[in-house]
Amino acid sequence: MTVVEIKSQDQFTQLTTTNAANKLIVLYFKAQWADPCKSMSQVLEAVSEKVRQEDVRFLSIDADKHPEISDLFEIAAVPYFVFIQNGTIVKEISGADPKEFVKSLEILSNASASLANNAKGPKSTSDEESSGSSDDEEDETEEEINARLMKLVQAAPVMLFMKGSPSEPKCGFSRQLVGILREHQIRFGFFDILRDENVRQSLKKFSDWPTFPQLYINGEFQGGLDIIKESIEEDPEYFQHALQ
Ligand SMILES: N[C@@H](CCC(=O)N[C@@H](CS)C(=O)NCC(=O)O)C(=O)O
Repeated sequence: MTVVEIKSQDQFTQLTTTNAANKLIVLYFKAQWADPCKSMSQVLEAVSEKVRQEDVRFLSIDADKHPEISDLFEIAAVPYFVFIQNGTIVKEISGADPKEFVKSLEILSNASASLANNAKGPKSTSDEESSGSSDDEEDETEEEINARLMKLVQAAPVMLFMKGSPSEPKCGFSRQLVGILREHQIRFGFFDILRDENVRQSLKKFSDWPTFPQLYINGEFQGGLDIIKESIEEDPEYFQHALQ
């Protein structure tokens, strides 16, 4: 069985965290009453046979049976696909679009395979107090971490580097910026810097900015919370303009 049918939130948490580093995780939200899900379920089964299981993990979620998971991803329609790489949402597809789905899967699963060969996964801890960096991270050269950061800041058009996750921010500043993005209905990918001490410290140099949250749009550093607030005050259409 290559597509795993999610039965509980615990199982979902386990499958999205355990051995997930450098794997592409594809979440497929569906509902029994939605006809387009029938064809997309078949597409998913077929393509899941063709990709290497060590590169991609497919999870199928009945949005009606698991509202707690659908709410986490703010699913308002089905079918809906969420692609996750190293704790970051890198792509979302709303609706039944097999072509778009297959294309995204090809691009992202290749990226996962090469990441698995080259890079290290994020640390599994999300504990704010944990400060030690692992041996693996110490091995990463400056060149390697910069290459990884370059990819990360471009992982989604809007990338938020924050403490914790949007559903569980671990700092008030990060929480506020998530609130602002949601208020402006901006879709964003995120990276929990508490899970990777090397990213946490190196991104400060990379962005030339000492704190988190940090927001990137189209690969360009925008600022922290105060800067984003000021930018919106100056230009209420700030996000639309920055995203152009
Ligand atoms: N005024 C700042 C607030 C952010 C801030 O002070 N963040 C601190 C505490 S959460 C931080 O990231 N410190 C560095 C670190 O924890 O590595 C902003 O506009 O973003």
